[in-house]
This record gives sequence, C-alpha cells and structure tokens, in this order.
Amino acid sequence: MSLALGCVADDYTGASDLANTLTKAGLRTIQTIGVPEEGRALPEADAVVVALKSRSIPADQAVARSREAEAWLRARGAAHVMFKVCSTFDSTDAGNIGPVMDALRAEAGAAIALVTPAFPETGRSVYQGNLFVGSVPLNESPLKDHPLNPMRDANLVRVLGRQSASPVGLVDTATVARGAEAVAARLQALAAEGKGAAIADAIFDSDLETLGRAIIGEKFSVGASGLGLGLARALVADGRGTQDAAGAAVGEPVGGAAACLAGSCSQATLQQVAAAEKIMPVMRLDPARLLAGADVVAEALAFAAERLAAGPVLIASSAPPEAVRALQAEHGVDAAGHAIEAALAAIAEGLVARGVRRLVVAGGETSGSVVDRLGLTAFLLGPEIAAGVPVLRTAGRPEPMLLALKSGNFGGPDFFGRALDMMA
Ligand SMILES: Nc1ncnc2c1ncn2[C@@H]1O[C@H](COP(=O)(O)OP(=O)(O)O)[C@@H](O)[C@H]1O
Ligand SMILES: O=C(O)[C@@H](O)C(=O)COP(=O)(O)O
Repeated sequence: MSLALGCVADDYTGASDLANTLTKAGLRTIQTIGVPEEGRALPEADAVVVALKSRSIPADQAVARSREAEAWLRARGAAHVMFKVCSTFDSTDAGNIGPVMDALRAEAGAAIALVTPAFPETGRSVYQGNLFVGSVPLNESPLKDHPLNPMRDANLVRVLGRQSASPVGLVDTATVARGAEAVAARLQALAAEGKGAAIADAIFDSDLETLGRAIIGEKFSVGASGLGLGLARALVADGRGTQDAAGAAVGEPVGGAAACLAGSCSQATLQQVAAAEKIMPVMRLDPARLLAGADVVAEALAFAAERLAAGPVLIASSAPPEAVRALQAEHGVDAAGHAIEAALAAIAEGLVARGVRRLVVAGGETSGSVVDRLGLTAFLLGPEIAAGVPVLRTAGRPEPMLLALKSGNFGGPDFFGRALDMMA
C-alpha cells in the first residue's frame, strides 16, 4: 500500500475522530492501535492513523513512540505525516505537543511546522493565535478543569513556545484570507526568522482548506481534525482519494450484549451520563472506595451481569470538578487517574467475557486503557454518531466487535442512546 497521508495521533479517541474526518472527506482510512507488528496484513487504504496513548506520558517516551510510528508511515509511502493533537490542545508545559513536534519536524528535515487545532465543526477556532471553544477562550472553557491537563492559557503561540525548543510564530487570519500562496510565503518568512513552528489561525472549514493546499507539498504538520479535513480535501482535489470512502465499514451486525463505560469528567460527559439514567441502568463508581482498596470491579461486573440480558448498562466514574480535585488532593493526579483507568479497563475485560460485543467508551485516556486491555489492534470506520465520533468495527479479531470511543467533550446530551442505536 502506498499511503496518500500518514497520521500519528496522541490518543485513541482523537485517532478515531481524525479517521472519521478523513473518511468523510474521501480517503479510505484505517485506524491502527500502535505500530502494526511486522507482517500484519491491513486492508488497502489511502490513509492510516496510528493511534498512540502518548498525550499524558513522559515526553521522552511520547517522542520515541511517535518517531517509530512516523517511520512506519513513511516506509508505506506517506509523503506527508500529520501529528494529530487535541482540538483543545491538551498538554502541559512539559509537553507532549512541543517535544513530539520538534522531533518529527527534525526527522522530516522541515524548517518549520504549521500547527492548528481548529475544528470548526465542534466549535474550535483559532484567531490571532488564541484558541476558542465555542464562544469562549480556551482558559474560560470547561478545559480549565481537565483532570490531567488543565488548560489555563488560550494563547497557543505562548503555550507551544513553552514546550518547543524553537521559537513559535503566527500565520494570522489576514494571511489565511489571502490564500494558500500567501500562507506558504508567510511560513517561509517565519522559518527564515528562525521560527520552528507557526500557529495558524482558522475559523471556517474554508480556512482549513487553504491551509491544506498550502502545506500538502510539505512533509509534516500538526493539527486536529480540521487540519485533517484541509489535507484530505487537497489530496482528493489532486485525485488521491476514493469516491466511495464515506460510511464504509458498517458490515454485518455483530449482536451480543451492549454496554457503556465513562471515565471522562468533562461537562459534556457529565450531562450525557445524567441523560443516560433515563434510558438504562447506570452504576456510578466510587473512586474513593476504589483507591481505598474495595473491589469495585467485581461490584460493577455483578451489577452488569444481573442486567445485561435485559439491555445495555452504563458504568461511570465521571465526577464534577470539585470531586475530582478532592480525590486528586488526597491521592495525587496520576495515581487517581491511573487507578480509575485500570478499573474501567478491567471492567471492560469482564464485560467482554460476559458476552458484550458492542461497547461505548467516554474519555480519551479511558478509551486507551480499555482498548489496550482488550488487545484490539485496528479499526475500520463506520458511520458517524456525532461530530468526531464514528462507529468503529474491529479488524483482525475473530469475533468482531463494535466500539465507539468518545472524546470527553464531544457529542450531545443523548450521546449514549444514540450511539447504541447505531451499533447493531
Ligand atoms: N471521579 C474521578 N476523579 C478523578 N479522576 C477521575 C475520575 N473519573 C475519571 N478520572 C480520570 O480523569 C481522566 C479523564 O481523562 P480522559 O479519559 O482522557 O477523559 P477526557 O476525554 O474527558 O479527557 C482519566 O485519567 C480518568 O481516570
Ligand atoms: O481533537 C479532539 O478534540 C479529539 O479528537 C481529541 O483528541 C479528544 O481527546 P479526549 O477529550 O481526551 O478524548
């Protein structure tokens, strides 16, 4: 297979979001979990998104895994590799966006990387380098309370500047409005000034199309699904896509029982869990008891086992910011997060052992832990449930499963019911 586009994603929900966008734009896309092992056959594709769980790990490990993924994609013909980061730029001053970007840009031999997390379909726009979530700057959005990477600065030139070894510039909205050649010229000028990266403003999909045309001939970029859209449209315009890519892998119904797990504490997920209580049994995990050593995994599985034959259940650790802060103050951010992720992963494994074949997971890190524990290696893309969230069908598993891996922030209040309705 010779790829039109290669992507390295820093988490699994982000990877499925990007794979969904590329598929809708006309590229046949596969999502792999990590770098596929030598000799593993993959279906023919225009684009591969290698999903890593590298957003919240030490920067040196994130760099090593990302370089390995990039090398694998280049070896399969990808002339352009995009590093997929979160549309809310989830990161800390220690990384991992800056260190990974620096390493992949050096690997590509590029002087400067264009960077934009804009994703207008989900309300993420960038103006004068400032990221907006809907109508408010990033630092006033619910992301200011994220359990792992609270985002307290909306100015991405500053945010990325604190993470990268090189200075960061701006391709502003006036330049983008002048078109792809103006963007390319601005990038060249910034590189000549010694900038290693440039945040690009983008408010509408048309801006992302301009950016895509400006950089498709370059080897490397950093962005969220919006930039993926711009790159995919540039490739399709150049005859690199496939007419029938969209909606592809629905396949035969997989049957089996269905369940939902939520480890995201985002405002959107909290609303979705509350709404789910009206349509299915919901068990709320008590993280304090989990951290005190209680066997909440066994309790959750007993709860599910009694009810699964009658219909789907939801098991959630999701809690509002005050409760998250209190737990973290007592146990530490990493210990609390990891213990809850591990418990939800163990519950997922137990659910599959009890016949669950359709699984909805809310939360990026949570989805990473669940997918790793289930040993899933690749996904084919099915229809879109909500912006940025497709139905995924496992590839390479003797008995297929359907999954939906939801970014904490995505989806409307009825997300869980809607997802289950689309996963037969
Ligand atoms: N009640 C809770 N208290 C503290 N941390 C929690 C709680 N529930 C879940 N977490 C942790 O919060 C983090 C949520 O991250 P993630 O799953 O990526 O969600 P999102 O997609 O919203 O970013 C995970 O590490 C998860 O284990
Ligand atoms: O770009 C996005 O917003 C998503 O694709 C994404 O990366 C989500 O991350 P989580 O909210 O941690 O799931």
